[in-house]
Amino acid sequence: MTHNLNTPLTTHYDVRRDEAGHRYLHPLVLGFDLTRIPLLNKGTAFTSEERQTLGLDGLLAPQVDSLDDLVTRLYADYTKLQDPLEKHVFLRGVQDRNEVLFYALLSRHVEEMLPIVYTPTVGLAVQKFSQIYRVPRGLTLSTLNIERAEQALANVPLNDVRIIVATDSSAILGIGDQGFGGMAISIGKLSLYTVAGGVGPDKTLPVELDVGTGRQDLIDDPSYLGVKHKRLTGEEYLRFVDRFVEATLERYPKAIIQWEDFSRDAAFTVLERYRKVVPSFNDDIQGTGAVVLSGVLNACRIKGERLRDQKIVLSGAGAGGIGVTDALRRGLIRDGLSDAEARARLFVLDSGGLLLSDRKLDEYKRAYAHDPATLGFEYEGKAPDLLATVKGAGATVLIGLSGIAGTFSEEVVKATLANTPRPLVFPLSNPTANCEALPSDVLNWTDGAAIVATGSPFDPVELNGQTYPVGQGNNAFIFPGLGFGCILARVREITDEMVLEAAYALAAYTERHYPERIYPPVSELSAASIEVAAAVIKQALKDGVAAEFGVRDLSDEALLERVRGKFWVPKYLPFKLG
Ligand SMILES: NC(=O)c1ccc[n+]([C@@H]2O[C@H](COP(=O)([O-])OP(=O)(O)OC[C@H]3O[C@@H](n4cnc5c(N)ncnc54)[C@H](O)[C@@H]3O)[C@@H](O)[C@H]2O)c1
Ligand SMILES: O=C(O)C[C@H](O)C(=O)O
Ligand SMILES: [Mn+2]
Repeated sequence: MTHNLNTPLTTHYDVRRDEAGHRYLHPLVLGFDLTRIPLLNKGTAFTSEERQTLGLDGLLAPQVDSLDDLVTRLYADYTKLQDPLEKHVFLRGVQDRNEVLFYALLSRHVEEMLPIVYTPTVGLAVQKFSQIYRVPRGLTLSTLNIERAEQALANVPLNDVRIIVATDSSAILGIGDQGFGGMAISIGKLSLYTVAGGVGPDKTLPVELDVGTGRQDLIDDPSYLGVKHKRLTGEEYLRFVDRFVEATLERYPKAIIQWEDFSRDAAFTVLERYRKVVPSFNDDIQGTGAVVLSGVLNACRIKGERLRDQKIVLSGAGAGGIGVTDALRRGLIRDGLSDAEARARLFVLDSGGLLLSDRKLDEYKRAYAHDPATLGFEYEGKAPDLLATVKGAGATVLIGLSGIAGTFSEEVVKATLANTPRPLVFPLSNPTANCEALPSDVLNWTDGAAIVATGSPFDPVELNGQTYPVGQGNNAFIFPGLGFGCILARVREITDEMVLEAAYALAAYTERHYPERIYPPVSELSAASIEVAAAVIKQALKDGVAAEFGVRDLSDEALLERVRGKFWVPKYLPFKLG
């Protein structure tokens, strides 16, 4: 038996449900209180019968609406707003009042609203989180309550959480340490799990691990809502995260953890420390790795070349940069190269220039450092910079994960164009202001020859009478499907091979449905995620880590059908009193 996620919501307030799909509520959850529980509230869509049996008579406007009516009404209000942060606050307000309605609205307008609930506007929401904070959502563990982690988890009114997004806010997008504000990222990522990854909102839990902040301006800000002291480090930090993991395993033994926006060293340490303890993955390392591999594969297909013939330069050697390098290395090996041959095609730079074995480097960077003696080109100073590396290595692919705007200058992009008729240029840093280059500039500098993808959404570029859509190379194309597949298969562990299969599944989906593109349009997020989930389940079965979904002999189509059947869709279910 598999767990059907396409069921009524499971909360503290449910007693049981019957075959006809009625939800029976706890008799104490009645009347006014019911309208204050976002997972249960239906607003004016409570039926006349429900109003009478649930103690709501006289409390609501006389008109009985359908979910559709409510979506139409709210959308009309939404379109009157101009400012992206205002729109974000508006949608978060809907989410905090009425979650089914929020997801109905979001799924009807995914392409328009994704940039508001997610990147790039979520970056602003993170920065302003203390100011826009209204009501509680998710779980916040801080240095004030970590010793009571079990009790804190017991207070969460959800009985069956399957996916947690947890951040310590140390490296949010490209905007750095954000203290308590990082909670907005956990919330935003989980909205995608529901709208794109089919996981019911009652199965999701955003978590903020508030271990303090390195930002004195936040500590000094009277309106800042996080704990006001320096970040925990070393053993104290790990002990904090240990407490979170232990308490989570006890309360939600079926949950998967997605680590999000941990700064570089913590990202690798935390991933390795827990990946065999609890099924977990790091989105910035692994999700980004998979999404970039997928886009590069499709760009090579469009160019009529092979991955193994590319020379790849990556600017940024943090969680994203090293994660992507690792995924590309695996892709190059799958395309027939040895490990050494694959490494010889990958050139990674941090703020000090190209990673070289004679430089003093953090451990996680060492694996991709080149020996200056075998590098094959000359350079000045301690290490070549980006331009020298692009020229010296003969780069055909340029990937930006540095968080530093403008690093892909005209000179750098033109130097890449000198190596290949169609360079791949992926300025992937978020949010928009941190992007390494504007797609319109890259296309102008290369006269339309570059194949471009960005991390944040950009409008299509018009050039010489042609329209170039800009692919969104964002891990949003991977994590919802990866997590959904892991949940359905009840995996014990998330293997690197499962993540790799997610990349190939996204590439295959794109090739099949959008052969001229490197990523599908964002409107296809859920369709793409279903294929990613199916591929992940298949690989989990092969790797022997799937506790459920034990049917091995399903055809690919039957597997997809099964995954589709588990996809949670927003609708109001009839309530009865338990
Ligand atoms: N598109 C996506 O899906 C996606 C996914 C993950 C991260 N990102 C983006 O990538 C950026 C980095 O994120 P991260 O989590 O890896 O951060 P991180 O802090 O772990 O790493 C940043 C890296 O950039 C390097 N760097 C700094 N200045 C540089 C410069 N001038 N030239 C070259 N390298 C430089 C640093 O040395 C570090 O290695 C962020 O803007 C983030 O939004 C995008
Ligand atoms: O959050 C995103 O949009 C992608 C990625 O996880 C990032 O940190 O930039
Ligand atoms: Mn991230």
